[in-house]
Amino acid sequence: MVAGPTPRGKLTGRLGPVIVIDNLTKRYGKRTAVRGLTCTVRSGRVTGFLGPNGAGKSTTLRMILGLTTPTAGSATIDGIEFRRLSRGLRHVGALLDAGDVHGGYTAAAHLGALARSNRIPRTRVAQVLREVGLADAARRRVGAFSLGMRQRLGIAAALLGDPPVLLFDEPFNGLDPAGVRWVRELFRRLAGQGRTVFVSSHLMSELEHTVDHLVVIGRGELVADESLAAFSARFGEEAVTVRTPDVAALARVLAAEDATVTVREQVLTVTGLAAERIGELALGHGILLHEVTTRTASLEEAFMRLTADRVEYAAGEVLR
Ligand SMILES: Nc1ncnc2c1ncn2[C@@H]1O[C@H](COP(=O)(O)OP(=O)(O)OP(=O)(O)O)[C@@H](O)[C@H]1O
Repeated sequence: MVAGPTPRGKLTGRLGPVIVIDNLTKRYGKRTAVRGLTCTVRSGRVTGFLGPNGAGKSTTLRMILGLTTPTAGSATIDGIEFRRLSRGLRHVGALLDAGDVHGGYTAAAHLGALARSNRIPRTRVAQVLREVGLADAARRRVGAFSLGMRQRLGIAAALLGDPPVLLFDEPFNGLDPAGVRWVRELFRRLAGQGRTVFVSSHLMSELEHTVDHLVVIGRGELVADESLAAFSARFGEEAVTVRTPDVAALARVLAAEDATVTVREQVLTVTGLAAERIGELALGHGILLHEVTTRTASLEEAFMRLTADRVEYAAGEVLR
């Protein structure tokens, strides 16, 4: 059965699998962008889709929307491939690339054209422009919009058909702190109305205050698929920040003890080893320490550790 959109804010109360990704794979020549990805994105909650740059998030979202053809596997929405869904934007709204709008159109004309081609009432245009805070910019050309305004316009387009399923690719890009807060609240509200909200980001910090559930990928493969609470319980362990003039030597010593050591801007973040033991080891090897501080590891650090060996381009270095 297909869950149909009902009047605004009143969706069918049905909960259950909505987007089902089954063994989804995409190869571009020798490069595998997405490899055997299997997960389910459920309704009534915000699901974060997290992965480093190049992990395959956009490719996956494009396959869900039928814009990219999978090499193998499938992605369905309520059991049906997107291209076979007849209601288009009225069933699934998506923000993929906020820059992908003709700069010569006004915001209202752009949304008006989308409304026409998807048989959405024209009255929705003014409503969504108000909802995203662009009412005053309705008659301005999109070419003159800031990145943040383009993101808002992209979100307006996703909301236009009042769809029960919403996909957002990196929606926080270019937004100022007030914009980020607004998007977070919007996502929570949409999920609270029973919609399925799937949001990609390469930064845990953007998602950790917004999502109920996390799907984490690295190099196209599933790394974690669990509630934010379960992820936090699993990874919110103690971490020790260490400053030393001899970063390389200490990192080697600690890694030999089976600690996980991340080196970033000459600061070591160590998990799996207590501060006392780090001090003893440093002393034993004649390594001077400038700072040893214990704190709870951030989820961002957990995400970085989890995907460290699956990052295409890394600035920091992780030793194990
Ligand atoms: N059309 C294409 N042709 C060839 N390779 C591609 C194509 N689209 C994506 N890729 C490659 O597939 C991999 C995954 O890219 P994708 O854009 O899906 O990642 P992403 O997680 O969305 O990254 P980002 O956060 O940087 O946007 C990358 O290595 C990318 O270079």
